[in-house]
Amino acid sequence: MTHLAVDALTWGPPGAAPVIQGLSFTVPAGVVQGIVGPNGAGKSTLLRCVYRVLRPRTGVVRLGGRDVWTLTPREAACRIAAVVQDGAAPPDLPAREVVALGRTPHRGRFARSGRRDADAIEASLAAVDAIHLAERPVARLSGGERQRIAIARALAQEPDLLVLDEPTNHLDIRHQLELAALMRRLAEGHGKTILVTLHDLALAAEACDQLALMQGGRLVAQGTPAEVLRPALLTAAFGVEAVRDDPAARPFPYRFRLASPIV
Ligand SMILES: Nc1ncnc2c1ncn2[C@@H]1O[C@H](COP(=O)(O)OP(=O)(O)OP(=O)(O)O)[C@@H](O)[C@H]1O
Repeated sequence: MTHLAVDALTWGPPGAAPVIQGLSFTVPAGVVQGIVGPNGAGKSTLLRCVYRVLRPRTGVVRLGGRDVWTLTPREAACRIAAVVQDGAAPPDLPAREVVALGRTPHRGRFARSGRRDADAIEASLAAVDAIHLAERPVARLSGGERQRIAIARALAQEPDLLVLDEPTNHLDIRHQLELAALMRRLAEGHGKTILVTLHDLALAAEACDQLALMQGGRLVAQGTPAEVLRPALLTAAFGVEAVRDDPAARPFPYRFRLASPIV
């Protein structure tokens, strides 16, 4: 069981002010940790530090007690998988081959793929409802289909820690809900640690065990969804007013309007 610990993490570009500052939180194995906050709060930057694209200026990110920067690239690739918004051109490969790339760190340099790899690839495609897309070139899939293949590739890595940056972008409502259920299954059923940024607060409330609210590069609240998604905190962070709607009908009983109307 592998927990994630972010300890006094600060990062900024060389010679400039920090983009994220003094972040500390822990995520036990088997927990879905959501990160919410307004645009520019530093959520993706935090994730980049966790999946080792950005080296912290100060502070440390530990996985299972070990500083992630002490892992070899192959160890890191076996233990951490990330689905990010990189905007890169999609590979001109069939979806199954893209998902198979997730197995690379588990194989020896010249080893051929075996039964275990094939099973992991099929299970990953099935988990995102993409078996029927397996033979199609990824470059010709829709945005949401491509996103599901990217998630399947990360699942095929069989990581301890799954990092997802806005994974519901492009997904229709059914696939959003399925992704929420998948995150739960991975956490509860398989003891994975999941770190996910979400803009949809209602989905965050349903999908996550713990939430951290970021604003201006700092953590301004952390706890259960009920503790973090409080109207006063949301007004301070997002500049919106949370209005109680129909408590009987809604698990997250708010709708939003701008606190200061745009003139
Ligand atoms: N490499 C960098 N150099 C300089 N500034 C950066 C760099 N990366 C991010 N920033 C700045 O840090 C701030 C936080 O960016 P980040 O992408 O982490 O925000 P975010 O919370 O993920 O936002 P969004 O919700 O819009 O995706 C932004 O103002 C961004 O311009």
